[in-house]
Amino acid sequence: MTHRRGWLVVVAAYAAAEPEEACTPAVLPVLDLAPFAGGDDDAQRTVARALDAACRDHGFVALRNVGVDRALLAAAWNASEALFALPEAAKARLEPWAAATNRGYSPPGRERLNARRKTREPKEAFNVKGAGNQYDEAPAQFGAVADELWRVLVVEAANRYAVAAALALDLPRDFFSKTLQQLDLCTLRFLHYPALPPSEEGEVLRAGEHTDFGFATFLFIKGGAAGLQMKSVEGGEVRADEAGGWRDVVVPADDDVVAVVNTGALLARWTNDRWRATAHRVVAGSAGAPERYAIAAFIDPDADAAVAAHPSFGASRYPPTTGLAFLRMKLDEANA
Ligand SMILES: O=C(O)CCC(=O)C(=O)O
Ligand SMILES: [Fe+2]
Repeated sequence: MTHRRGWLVVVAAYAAAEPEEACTPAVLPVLDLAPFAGGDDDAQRTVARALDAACRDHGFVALRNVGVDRALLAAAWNASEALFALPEAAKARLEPWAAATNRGYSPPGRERLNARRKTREPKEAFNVKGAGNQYDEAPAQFGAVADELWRVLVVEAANRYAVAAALALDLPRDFFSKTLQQLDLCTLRFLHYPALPPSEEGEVLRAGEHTDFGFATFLFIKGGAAGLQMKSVEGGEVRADEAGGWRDVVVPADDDVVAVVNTGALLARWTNDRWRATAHRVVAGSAGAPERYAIAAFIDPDADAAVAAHPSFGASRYPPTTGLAFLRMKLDEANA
């Protein structure tokens, strides 16, 4: 909490979102992934039915028992704080983020998740992949914690969720998990949103309006910090309607190992929009905001995985694509 040097300088350059509006909070349905780590068929079917309802109604769920325990999550927040507290000169020695790898450090002011916004976002991030991570310049414990989170979330939880989703959608059990074998496009992302002072121009966008790109995202928010907002699921992918209809996402406060899981755009394509990718963003109110940490595991289908609507969902609304073609297009938009 001592790293607020320079925040006045930072905020002046970033966009005001729309004027503040009263919003009804979105309380996420809470589901339990435990039956997919060895439960019986009935328990799995019960969760799958609830998952289908939640994904059709919201596109966001709160998920218990994804495999991250309190000790691992605490270690992850410590590692993340230590990384983002490095002096700028040390951050400059981290592997720089590059589109070709989607790995490494991305400094404040580089991204805009909504390509139609003129201004960029004050967040910084460090992306980890399944191989090739360069931890030499990161704090001592960072690499071990990041690799363990990768194993738990990307290797294990994602595959369990893939089976739950297939069951929920009446698809063959391995329909999604067979596209999560290489895990070459998945990304574990440590996010830091620097503190913001009061703003005379209203709300400040900390992460622009977007839908996630891939299969699904597992998100942890340190201390359940405010800021994440979502639209209604009917909106689908963000088009020209950034204003209006935003709701604060409420994560159950009693249990900070709950993951927020949301549907990505490729899963929407596979299901021909039975499940949609819900637009979301991160904002800070005009009164300013403390710094905020989050960790996102973006679960993306393998580079060579073909993505086309399953025939059981009717005539496809989308042209077929592949994991790689779609992710490249989305990353190019966010970094252009
Ligand atoms: O920090 C958050 O709460 C959400 C971040 C997010 O939506 C993203 O990085 O895709
Ligand atoms: Fe997102």
